[in-house]
Amino acid sequence: MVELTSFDDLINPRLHAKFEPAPVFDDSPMVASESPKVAIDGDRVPVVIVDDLHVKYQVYSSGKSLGGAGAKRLLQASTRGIREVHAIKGISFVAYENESIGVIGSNGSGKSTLMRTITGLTTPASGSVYASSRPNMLGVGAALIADLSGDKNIVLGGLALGYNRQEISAMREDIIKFAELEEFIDLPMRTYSSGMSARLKFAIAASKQHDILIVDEALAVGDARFRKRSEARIREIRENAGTIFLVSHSMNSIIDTCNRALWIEKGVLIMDGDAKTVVNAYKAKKK
Ligand SMILES: Nc1ncnc2c1ncn2[C@@H]1O[C@H](COP(=O)(O)OP(=O)(O)OP(=O)(O)O)[C@@H](O)[C@H]1O
Repeated sequence: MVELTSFDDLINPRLHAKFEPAPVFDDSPMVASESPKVAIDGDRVPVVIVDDLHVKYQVYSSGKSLGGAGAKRLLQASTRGIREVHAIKGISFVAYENESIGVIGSNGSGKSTLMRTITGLTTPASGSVYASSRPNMLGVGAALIADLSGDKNIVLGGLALGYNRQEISAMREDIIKFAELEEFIDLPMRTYSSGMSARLKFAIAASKQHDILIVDEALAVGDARFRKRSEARIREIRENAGTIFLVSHSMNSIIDTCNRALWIEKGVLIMDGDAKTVVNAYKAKKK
């Protein structure tokens, strides 16, 4: 049996090598086993290369609901079985340093799947993703506990992002100030409104300078004023040499925050170009 030495071991695998999962990305320079089929602009620094990516989900389909003749239907395998959803169908693109890329498309078009595959959370059926450093999804929600105070959750979220306690103490004031939760920080997070907890989660996650950051709809939370500030923070992260992917249904957020956009429909990349041009084409199609 592995002995846990402290509470930190439970939530921060970095502190305990035995719990460290096998790395999906390493920090070594990009070395592709085969040369990517996508064209790379030699004058810019590529940070993410997505090369002919296909992602498929195996879904267990339960078939029609069982009625009076349920027992008989149970024996009929034809109504049940494994269905395959081909969520990403051969997407290729190269993201460069300092780009802010909006990802747009209808519900179920494959945006989140593409982002999850870039972070390494979903395995491709074929094709490849190369990244110069580990892409991070903005969000520490999973690490937080509603019964603990906002303050304790800052510690939890900070540890989940890989900071040590001294670093978290140094960031604490800034996080509280950014989230505007000075008066509420000692209260359990379950007493917060959805906007307040969204602000806290954003403030914790955005405290880290990410090289490659993925924001999936995070800006859709909070009130208009907080949205403006979170957009400004994202711009700041971008200016400090980060590359950002922003998945959003808000075309204003995409135009305000991004200089490039990818439009995906039914798992296929329909358009890749300047954010305004892509958003206008998308809007025209949706009319
Ligand atoms: N875990 C999963 N298991 C099975 N199918 C999935 C899973 N996640 C997504 N899908 C399917 O893959 C397709 C793409 O879904 P995805 O969530 O990537 O779309 P999206 O563009 O992010 O949608 P939305 O705008 O609604 O968030 C959909 O058909 C969806 O049903």
